[in-house]
Amino acid sequence: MPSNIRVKICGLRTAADVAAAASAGATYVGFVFFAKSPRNVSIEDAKALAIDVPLGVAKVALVVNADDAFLDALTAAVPLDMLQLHGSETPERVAEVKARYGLPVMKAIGIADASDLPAIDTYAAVADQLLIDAKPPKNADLPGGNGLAFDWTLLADRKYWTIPWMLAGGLTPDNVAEAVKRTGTTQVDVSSGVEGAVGVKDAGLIASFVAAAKA
Ligand SMILES: O=C(O)c1ccccc1N[C@@H]1O[C@H](COP(=O)(O)O)[C@@H](O)[C@H]1O
Repeated sequence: MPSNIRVKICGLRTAADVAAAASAGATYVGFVFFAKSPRNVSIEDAKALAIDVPLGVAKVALVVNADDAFLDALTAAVPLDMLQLHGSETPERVAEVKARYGLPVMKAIGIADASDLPAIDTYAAVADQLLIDAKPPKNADLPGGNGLAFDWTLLADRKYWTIPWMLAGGLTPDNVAEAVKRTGTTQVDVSSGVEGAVGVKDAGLIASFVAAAKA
């Protein structure tokens, strides 16, 4: 019997991507607003894509250190269910974004080793959800979406924070079941692991990922 694991498919760029994620059983779909990303979409693109997202599937906008001008334009144009802050936003900025836009905020936290773990508690005090991702390599162009996993055993004793969280970073159809088992997470997020080429989603990999996560 399928489990209640919730899956977010991030970096969707086409109507076919949205259809693939929704029909596979994703709970969240993510749109990336970051110019350096191969998954970047414009506000106009996202507005059109959002229309295709079925009711019950949450639309998440991923932004990186976005200013109010950009977020004002984004939230005015696109019907969103959540904002994902994937840059170096401070806890104060997370609280400010939450208050200004009235949307749930998910803060991404990069983990490389145990010294990164205290940030989880810090942001748990202000965000609605956390995205626990691999820390990007120094000088990486992207703060996420690099297909890198971190040492999941770092989370082994820390399964329960006060707010919901998702596991991300280098997840694929082949390793997601093991990641769920090792970390105890109930939510997973993937981008490059369901692509046939960089920035190009593969409907078969999306279906396999969701099935494996829920198996
Ligand atoms: O996907 C991107 O291009 C991206 C750009 C900037 C910040 C975050 C990004 N992606 C997020 O990172 C996680 C992990 O990605 P991956 O599965 O390791 O490729 C992804 O789920 C997005 O939330």
